[in-house]
Amino acid sequence: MSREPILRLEGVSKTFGGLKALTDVSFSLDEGEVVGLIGPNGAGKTTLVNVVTGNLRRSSGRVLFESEDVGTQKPYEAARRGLARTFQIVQPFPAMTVLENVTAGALFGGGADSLADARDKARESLEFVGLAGFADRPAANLALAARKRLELAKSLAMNPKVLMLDEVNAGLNSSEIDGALNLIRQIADRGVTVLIIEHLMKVVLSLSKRLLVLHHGQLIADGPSAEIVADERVVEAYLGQKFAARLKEMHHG
Ligand SMILES: Nc1ncnc2c1ncn2[C@@H]1O[C@H](COP(=O)(O)OP(=O)(O)OP(=O)(O)O)[C@@H](O)[C@H]1O
Repeated sequence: MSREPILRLEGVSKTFGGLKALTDVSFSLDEGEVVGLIGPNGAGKTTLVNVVTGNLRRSSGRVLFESEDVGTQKPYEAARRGLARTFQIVQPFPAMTVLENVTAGALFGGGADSLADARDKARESLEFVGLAGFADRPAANLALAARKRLELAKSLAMNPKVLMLDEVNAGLNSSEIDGALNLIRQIADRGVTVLIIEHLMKVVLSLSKRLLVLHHGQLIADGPSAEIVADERVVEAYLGQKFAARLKEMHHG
């Protein structure tokens, strides 16, 4: 029996004045999948996430979450449905503590019955991302890697069914990246569907068996990672010949 995809985009376009940020994008995600979304700077990746979470209104097309058309939802409605995302530029409420920031996320996501319940959920998320020891510190004092974890804790406190990660590894060193990879794997193991925007191919390939490629707002490829990285259009648009040559060496050597 085939199940309905958890998220489906049908012919989604988004224009900013004359600029076509997304053109006729269609794909779907099955529940529990971990899918990488790649493409050059300005390809429309963040715009796509913004359209799915209601931070931006699509110009045309349909966004279906659990078969329901959610194309006109507000961001808090997306969060309540279980569509959570992290932001590429992490902006915690600086004057609030780490715990308060995540509690705000839990309340935004609507899964908590009370403030105390939201705080419990927040503590649990902080524990999970390894920030429990920072709970009472002002968020403004966190270094980048910790701010990225805070961002992750905030979206996890929303109890997401689908989690969209927008460059959570950008700017991290390699041991911080290993830590983040571990966390993302654990989140996926819980059955959360993950869409991960990532420029580091090593990272994206170690997490996702399937890749989506955006180029100038168009989805130019969608399929198994191994096929996508060998696709001539993808190499040309994004990966570059050097990467393709290295990959060939890896396969043949
Ligand atoms: N609010 C906005 N108003 C006008 N143009 C926008 C807006 N948001 C994005 N754009 C434009 O839409 C295009 C797609 O941008 P987007 O940020 O989605 O790309 P991206 O693939 O996420 O890039 P990056 O990898 O650099 O984050 C770009 O040309 C960008 O300048």
